[in-house]
Amino acid sequence: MKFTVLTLFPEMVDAFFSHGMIARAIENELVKASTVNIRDFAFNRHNSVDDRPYGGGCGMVMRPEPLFAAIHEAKRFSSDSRVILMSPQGAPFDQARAVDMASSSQDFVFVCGRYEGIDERVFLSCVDEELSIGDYVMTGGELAAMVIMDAVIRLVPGVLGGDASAELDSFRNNRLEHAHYTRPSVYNGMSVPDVLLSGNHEKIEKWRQSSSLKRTLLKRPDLFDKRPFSSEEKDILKKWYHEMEQ
Ligand SMILES: CC(C)(C)c1cccc(C(=O)NCC2(NC(=O)c3cccc4nocc34)CCCCC2)c1
Repeated sequence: MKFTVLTLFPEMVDAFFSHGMIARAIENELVKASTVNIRDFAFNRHNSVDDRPYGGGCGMVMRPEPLFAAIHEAKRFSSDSRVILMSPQGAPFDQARAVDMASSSQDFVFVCGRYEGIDERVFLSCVDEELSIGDYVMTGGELAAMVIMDAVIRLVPGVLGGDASAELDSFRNNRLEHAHYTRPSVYNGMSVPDVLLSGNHEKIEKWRQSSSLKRTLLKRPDLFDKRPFSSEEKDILKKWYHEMEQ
């Protein structure tokens, strides 16, 4: 799987490729990743990548020629690639989509807008799909590309150590993490729940399921729409209900 990011600020994305699990995945050749500077394809007099909008109005629009040339250059190195525009009009990116993309056989070419956006003719003729990371106004699409690559690359087989398969299990997804503790066992007068020091793995797993269920209920009840209560979760809820009824 290969990611090529088309951007006016390649240094931003190259920095993302150079740290942590992402850098290791690239070093271990589990994924290929590169950036293309759109400005390198601005073959006009002033190397300009933007121009004033037809119809007037404020702001600038990204010119079609440099984008068109950069996309075609990016596609040259891959037999089957999907051109995705990072865009506020895009389909909402979520974990399910990350799981799909991580198992895709296609390469990805991510296009990052700047200014007021890209010329519509590039969208109409080159873009296969639009993705959005959320409803807020940003200055460019680069952070969206990095968010999406972060979520997808960690799911590529071999990137996550341990029981990576659990990550792909949508059953496990859509719940918040249980509380995490590490040494020291007492910090600022606060101690770690005894069960976590007990070594009783069945009780520890139960405590963790309960912690995850409690936090999801309190902080993100909407996640239950994506994946209803499991039978184990229902048992925990019944237990809580009877305890509260006492
Ligand atoms: C209604 C809403 C969403 C608030 C909105 C409405 C109108 C404009 C924007 C906006 O931000 N325009 C600027 C722009 N944003 C993005 O690229 C972008 C934004 C958000 C999530 C994204 N995911 O990928 C890319 C994303 C970067 C510069 C080039 C033009 C696009 C936002």
